[in-house]
Amino acid sequence: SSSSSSSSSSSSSSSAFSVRFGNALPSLSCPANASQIFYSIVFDAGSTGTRIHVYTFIQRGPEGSPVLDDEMFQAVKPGLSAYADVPEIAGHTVAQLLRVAKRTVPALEWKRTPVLFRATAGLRLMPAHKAHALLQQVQAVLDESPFYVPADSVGIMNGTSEGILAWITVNFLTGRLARGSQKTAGILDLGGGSTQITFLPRSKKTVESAPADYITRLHMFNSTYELYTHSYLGNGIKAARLSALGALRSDGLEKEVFRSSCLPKKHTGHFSFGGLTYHVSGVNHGVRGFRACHQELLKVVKGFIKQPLELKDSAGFYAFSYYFDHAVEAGLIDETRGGAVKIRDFRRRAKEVCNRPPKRSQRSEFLCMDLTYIICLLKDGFGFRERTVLQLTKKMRNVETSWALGAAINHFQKFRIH
Ligand SMILES: Nc1ccn([C@@H]2O[C@H](COP(=O)(O)OP(=O)(O)O)[C@@H](O)[C@H]2O)c(=O)n1
Repeated sequence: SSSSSSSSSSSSSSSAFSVRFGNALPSLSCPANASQIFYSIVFDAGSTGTRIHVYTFIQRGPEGSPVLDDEMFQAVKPGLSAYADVPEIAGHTVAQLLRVAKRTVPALEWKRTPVLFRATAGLRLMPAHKAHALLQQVQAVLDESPFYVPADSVGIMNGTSEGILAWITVNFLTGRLARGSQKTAGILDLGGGSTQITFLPRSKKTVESAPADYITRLHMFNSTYELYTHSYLGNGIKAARLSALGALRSDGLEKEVFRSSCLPKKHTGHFSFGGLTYHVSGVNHGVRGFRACHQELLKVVKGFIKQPLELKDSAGFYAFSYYFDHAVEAGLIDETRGGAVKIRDFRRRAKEVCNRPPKRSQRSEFLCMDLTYIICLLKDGFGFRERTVLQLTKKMRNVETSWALGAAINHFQKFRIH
């Protein structure tokens, strides 16, 4: 069977992907040796924001791989789930972002430039009928647009696709895929609602001991990769905050105050996620600080996150999204350059932030909680070591590290699931 890999809104299952570069692009009449430029539009509707990516690819000759030439990117906050009760605004959000596409893609190309809209954890976590109403508004706006919107262009992406597509992005941008190299990089993605881990296991035992639906075969550039991938819904960093606060199943009650030993003692404030707002505060009596906070966050991870066999001595993972943002916030890396960070660096900073009174320069009252969650997830969850080095990146070769580029490649090359 063949269908678009990322169009399914069902939960993940063991699957195989294949991508064929070269003889694709049926709409291109490309004379030999001539370069063709083509475009691809991808919407990433995350739990904390909606983003548009407009990619420009160059196809040199009818054979061979297209080369990514440029990316235009724009993001708006909050995510669409904030408009659960006013779905028209979801349509406006998309219409507003589409202007970027109209500015970037020459009008003559609009008709054959595909648009792909995929929602992630924010919509997965919503009641299905509300998510559907939002997607209908989006579909209507895209249908009216001058771009190419085939069936299945709008939907909720499953977690398996999200992890695989981000893995493709990183390994495509570092040139590893074109070489068919089996020396690839793993990826760690931490969103608001969900978190993904994807890597190519070196040992057969890792594959054999993993749950069947954590292993996916990917065929690409004449190579086959047997990837370990899983998306944990509810383990994104904002969902983890709610879980630590004990607010997960509440619907943003007016009066109730949710407390955590991870928040500064005298702090009272608000926290909004998924369209709901919660009252939060530090603990009145009792301990605050790293140890108490760590105990709270362990509960969010233990029994939920599975440890793949071989991560203990693994190197070569790229981490992005909220891993990156919080490393910047903690002063561990430079925002423009990114960089290598050990798990023990996260721990050292978490202890400082949690055990000392908050500095006035500190932007978020949640920094102690967020850093501590990252440590719990990486160490107690996935099983990385203190000395494990992660490459933290926001952009590679000036392109956003996210699943969106992988999805663009997937979409125009008609990835297939067998
Ligand atoms: N193109 C993108 C997309 C998301 N992100 C980051 O990803 C995080 C949020 O992920 P998200 O809202 O998509 O979360 P989920 O949908 O996985 O819950 C934030 O740290 C964003 O800044 C990014 O850096 N670049």
